[in-house]
Amino acid sequence: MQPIDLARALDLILPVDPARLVEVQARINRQAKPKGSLGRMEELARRYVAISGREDIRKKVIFTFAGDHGVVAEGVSAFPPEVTPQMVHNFLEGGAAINALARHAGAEVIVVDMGVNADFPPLGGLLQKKIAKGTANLAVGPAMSRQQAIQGLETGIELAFSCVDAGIDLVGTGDMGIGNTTPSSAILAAFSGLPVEEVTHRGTGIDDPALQRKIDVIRRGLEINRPDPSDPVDVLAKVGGFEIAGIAGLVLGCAAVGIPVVVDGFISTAGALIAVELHPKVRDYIFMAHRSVEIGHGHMLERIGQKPLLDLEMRLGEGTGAALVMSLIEAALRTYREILTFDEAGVARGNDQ
Ligand SMILES: O=C(O)c1ccc[n+]([C@@H]2O[C@H](COP(=O)([O-])O)[C@@H](O)[C@H]2O)c1
Ligand SMILES: Cc1cc2nc[nH]c2cc1C
Repeated sequence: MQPIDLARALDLILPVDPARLVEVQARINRQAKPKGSLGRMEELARRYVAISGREDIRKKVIFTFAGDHGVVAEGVSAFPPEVTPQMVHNFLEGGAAINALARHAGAEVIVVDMGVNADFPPLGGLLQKKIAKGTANLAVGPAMSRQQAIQGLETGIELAFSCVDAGIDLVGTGDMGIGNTTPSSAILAAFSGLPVEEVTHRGTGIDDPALQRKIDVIRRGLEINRPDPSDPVDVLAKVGGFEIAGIAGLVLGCAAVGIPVVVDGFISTAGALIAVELHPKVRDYIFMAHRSVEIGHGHMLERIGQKPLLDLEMRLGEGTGAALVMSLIEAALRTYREILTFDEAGVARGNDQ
């Protein structure tokens, strides 16, 4: 297949047909239950069916994008950077939280090396898409070049396009990268203009002095790099990360090919935010899995304009929230397919029907 570039993918994104959404909801309203009584489960079914044109899911895949971050030199994480490649091995061996939850959801996990600071031999379940062995330190200069940011976006776009022929009807995003809550907060601060201390939190569990350091580092990064909020590729390049670029591209690519995409926690949402800032209609294709503990997450969700489905006080990433919500979407589709109408079930209608 011809590689799809960013401009072409952006051109392909269409709004989800509002008439189709109304049609699907009308069928839900004929089902033998008080109108609206399945709450947001109805929204899941309505949006999934209208986006995909399907009433079931053949295959589900979670792409867990991994990358390292030069900014860890500033002491912004509770864990050492070696954990990134170690967790990649753990994912591939099936021993991480995402593997357990993906098995529960019946989803495949594909790990994408976007920029881990380690060499991997060819390994089953690992896609080698390394742009560089970690970003540069965003506190002293741009995290990556504009060219690298576009390469990362186009890698994610290509993955979304590859899902079409593979019969993948639902995609989930995930991330792994020690230090990556720092670029995620920086991206949000760049777009929103919010004070850095209002969008910066504890990531893997840093203490108060480290949190203060992290806030200072992000302030410095924004001051030195001056990312242009009207140019999302510039924001991604200057204060982003390679795995965030891959996630942004995947979300954008799913919108271009019409595959519903479940977006995980704080880092995945930073990627989704880049995609939505590149094209506002991307939001139509996004299911926001959950509300992360990270304090900036609510601001990101507001900018994207999609409400999270769950609040389980999670802050792990990897795609764990996405895996949980895949099961919910599947349950919603079962209700859509299987609940009889008032007429079929011989049940009397109420006043609102
Ligand atoms: O997804 C989230 O909401 C989330 C919130 C906090 C931390 N994480 C994970 O923790 C790592 C980043 O944390 P940190 O403290 O190293 O910036 C990275 O591997 C993320 O997947 C993930
Ligand atoms: C062990 C560990 C697992 C993770 N998974 C996602 N981020 C992570 C960070 C750490 C430290």
